Amino acid sequence: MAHWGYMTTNGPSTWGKDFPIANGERQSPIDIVTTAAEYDSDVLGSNALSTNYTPESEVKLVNNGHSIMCQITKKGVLTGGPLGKDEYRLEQFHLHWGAEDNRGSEHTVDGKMYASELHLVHWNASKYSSFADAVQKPDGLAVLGIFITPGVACNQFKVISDNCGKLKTSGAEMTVDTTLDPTLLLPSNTSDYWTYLGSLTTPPLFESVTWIVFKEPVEYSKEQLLALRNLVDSDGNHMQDNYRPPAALKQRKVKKTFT
Ligand SMILES: NS(=O)(=O)c1c(F)c(F)c(-n2cc(CC3CCCCC3)nn2)c(F)c1F
Ligand SMILES: [Zn+2]
Repeated sequence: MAHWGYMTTNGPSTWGKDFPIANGERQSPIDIVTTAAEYDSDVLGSNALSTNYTPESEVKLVNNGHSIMCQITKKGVLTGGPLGKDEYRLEQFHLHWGAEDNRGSEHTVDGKMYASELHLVHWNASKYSSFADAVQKPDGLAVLGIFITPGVACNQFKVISDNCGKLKTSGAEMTVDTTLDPTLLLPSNTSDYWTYLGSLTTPPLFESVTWIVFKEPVEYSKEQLLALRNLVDSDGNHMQDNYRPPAALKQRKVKKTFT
């Protein structure tokens, strides 16, 4: 089996061969049609989304061949909003981006694509014993999606963008002796978001993700975006355009917490 990727020969349009769930009922990403999203006050009212992350004392970075990932070792928690009382533990974060600023995000907003999208992946620690146990359960994962747009540099992201050069090849790993507070990777407004039931956006495409996509984008500098584009994937090509295009919404509703 040719390893999946984002090239013509192994990209998203071919994933259905090895991962039939690619054409499933709750696939991600999706195009968020803002006028069709339903305002849901009880998602907002009852208990607001809340994050309680512990800063990482060192930063473990991995080039896993299709993204750059930061493995989390501290016990950060996400709860509230569509997650109710369940506590979801932060496992890792990673990104998707384009070869140019006009593309790169996975979710789109009324067809608009952002330059990149940051994903903070959490698993339901209230119900399951590990990420591997939760990853295939319908309420197993929660991912925060943050749109990235070119602008001023994001200081908290510097530890990643400054080290991409040392993570060039697939499989490369490194530990940076510096702290990182995942809270500082979030937009300032974390009250306004869209939420819907979806999936992993890469194989194995498990339909186990409650998606929470923030309305407010975060700015990264041109240099920070360029650092991502200089990474090398498992085929030795520049890691660029590592995003899955939107999948069909099918029988789903997108909820929003703002009017
Ligand atoms: N874009 S996304 O939807 O936020 C997203 C995620 F949420 C993920 F959890 C993963 N993921 C994939 C594995 C390998 C496991 C290998 C063993 C089987 C389960 C998956 N670990 N984490 C992932 F790659 C990804 F892209
Ligand atoms: Zn992702």
